[in-house]
Amino acid sequence: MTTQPLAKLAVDLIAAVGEGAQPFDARVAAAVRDACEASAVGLWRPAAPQWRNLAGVPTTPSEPPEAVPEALDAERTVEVAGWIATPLAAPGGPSEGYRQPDILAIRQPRQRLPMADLAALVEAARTAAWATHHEAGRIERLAELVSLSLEWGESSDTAALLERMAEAATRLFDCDRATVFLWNRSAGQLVGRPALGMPGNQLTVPDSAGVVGRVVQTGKALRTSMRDAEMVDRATDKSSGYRTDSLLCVPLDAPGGERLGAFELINKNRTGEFTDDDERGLIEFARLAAVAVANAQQVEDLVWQRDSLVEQAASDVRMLGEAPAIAALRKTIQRVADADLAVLVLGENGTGKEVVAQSLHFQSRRRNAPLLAVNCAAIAESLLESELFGHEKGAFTDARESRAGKFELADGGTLLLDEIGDMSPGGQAKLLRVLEDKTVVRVGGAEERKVDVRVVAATNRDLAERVREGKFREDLFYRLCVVTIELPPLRDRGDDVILLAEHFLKQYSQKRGRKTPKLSATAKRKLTTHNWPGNIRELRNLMERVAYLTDEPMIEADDLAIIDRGPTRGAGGELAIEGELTEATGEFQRRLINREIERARGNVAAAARSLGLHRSNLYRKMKQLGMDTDEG
Ligand SMILES: Nc1ncnc2c1ncn2[C@@H]1O[C@H](COP(=O)(O)OP(=O)(O)OP(=O)(O)O)[C@@H](O)[C@H]1O
Repeated sequence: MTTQPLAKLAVDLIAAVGEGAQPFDARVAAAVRDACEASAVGLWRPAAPQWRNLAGVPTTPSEPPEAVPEALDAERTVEVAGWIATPLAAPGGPSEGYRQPDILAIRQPRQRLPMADLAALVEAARTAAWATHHEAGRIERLAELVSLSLEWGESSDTAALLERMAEAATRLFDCDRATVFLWNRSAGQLVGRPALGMPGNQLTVPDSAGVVGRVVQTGKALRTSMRDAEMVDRATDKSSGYRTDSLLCVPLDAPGGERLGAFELINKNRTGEFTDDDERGLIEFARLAAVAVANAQQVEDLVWQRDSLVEQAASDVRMLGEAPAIAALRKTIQRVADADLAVLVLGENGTGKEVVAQSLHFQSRRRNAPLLAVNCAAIAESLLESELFGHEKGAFTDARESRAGKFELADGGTLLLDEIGDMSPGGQAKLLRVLEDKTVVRVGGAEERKVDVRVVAATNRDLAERVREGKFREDLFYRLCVVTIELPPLRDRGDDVILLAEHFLKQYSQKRGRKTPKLSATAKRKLTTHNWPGNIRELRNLMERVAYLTDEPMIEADDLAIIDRGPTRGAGGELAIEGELTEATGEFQRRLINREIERARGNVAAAARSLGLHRSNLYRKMKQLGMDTDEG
């Protein structure tokens, strides 16, 4: 009589097993109700001090009928007030540890089935469902681990990485909390993150005590449950207001063997105990986690080093000066630094055009990327294109290797194109294309490479005039001068001369290890009345000499006599050239040519350009003036 409903129950339960474990208990309850033709079936778990209703058809309350606690106490089937309740052995086998039985209760069954057989069927089905779920969970865990480790590989923020790992571990191992401890050996401490309920989400414990301390010292995994809870350091629970019932902790070892710390899981959900399987799984998990942590720490170290270098470089860049023009300029720089607009910096030699480019770079989001500079006048015309855009192997006779140009090297950063007014028409055309398309093609190559570079162009020439003369492309000019910053010459900066002089004097005195001397009133007067053809660079060089060549605590006007000997220019400047007009003109030309060659760092072609001469004309002129030329 009863075989048929039992067989049907078995079939129903097997069908439910294949459908996954989550709604499984609900399927069990429904199958039992059908088999017994009962008015209700419920499944309860003793979760002292209360009960938890695992499933019920129709819905049953969390507070069970009286038969349920009685069945638990009696450890057998009982019948009370229309309910038949029976304890069910826990699925999962011995490694899951001890747990009180769940109780199955049936109300008013019209079909009376032998409860022992019915319970055995339900237990078998629940164990099968648990095993299926468990195996699927293991596979899912491995698959997720692989994808997680790929994601972790890209992380450079250790704290965020640890939090993501902990979040993944609580999910994969079905527990309440996870913490990754990093070992600070020199401090004898383990620093755990995340640590819910702790200030800063961080927990510091000594490396000599507690479960985690033992794990890092021995390198062995540790597992505790409610039964051996004395191993748990209760001080931590006390400060976090959280109770640790079960705990699994494994070492975090880098691939090279270095122990980075430990990985800890707290309070296993559902069963309340971590298993052998959890332990094996967490060891696998920690192996991948350790690789990611070691990488992130290395990247973090490098980022820290880079940031402090950038910080250092940025703090060295200071646009000093209180002249209104300089104060306004500092504001403009601040305003446009992050706007990524092309900036054209105009000013005589040595007025600080490079300082402007540096200030723009370090105040922009590009500050961690490179800042490169190319002096377009100092590089022979034939090489400038390769310098800026790179070249492919064999592009020209000397191109033995492929090389990236400055645009590629400055990707993400800033490129200062100094002396832009001296760029050849071919270079100008190519530069315009790069600025418009944001791609470079290396000389002799075909591949277009995307570049993200902010260009700051600088020149000491009147670029608008060069455009009018047809020597500079108008379209390029407008591309470059979205923002124009004009640097006043030093002679127009009033008392800034003194401010800058004192700054340089201090800088070089410190370098030399001497006390910074003071400038006498006459020395100051001499500085403010000098014409400064070489601008701030000239002033800086003078202060360098003074710091090294004098030992006096006070700098007098006589100590600055050297500035009288340099070439002068402009109205009001003292003429340092003596003699008759022809001879003086010759001397002036010789000095001017020498200065331009020096500025172009020996590049005669560039010097010729800045003097407005063709290279061969310059050579002719130099010979005429009795100057040395390398040309035969
Ligand atoms: N306002 C300033 N405050 C402090 N130092 C400055 C200032 N302006 C320029 N300098 C210093 O003066 C020197 C010359 O400046 P910089 O090289 O920027 O001039 P430049 O206009 O680019 O020269 P060039 O036209 O020859 O390339 C550098 O040592 C720079 O640090």
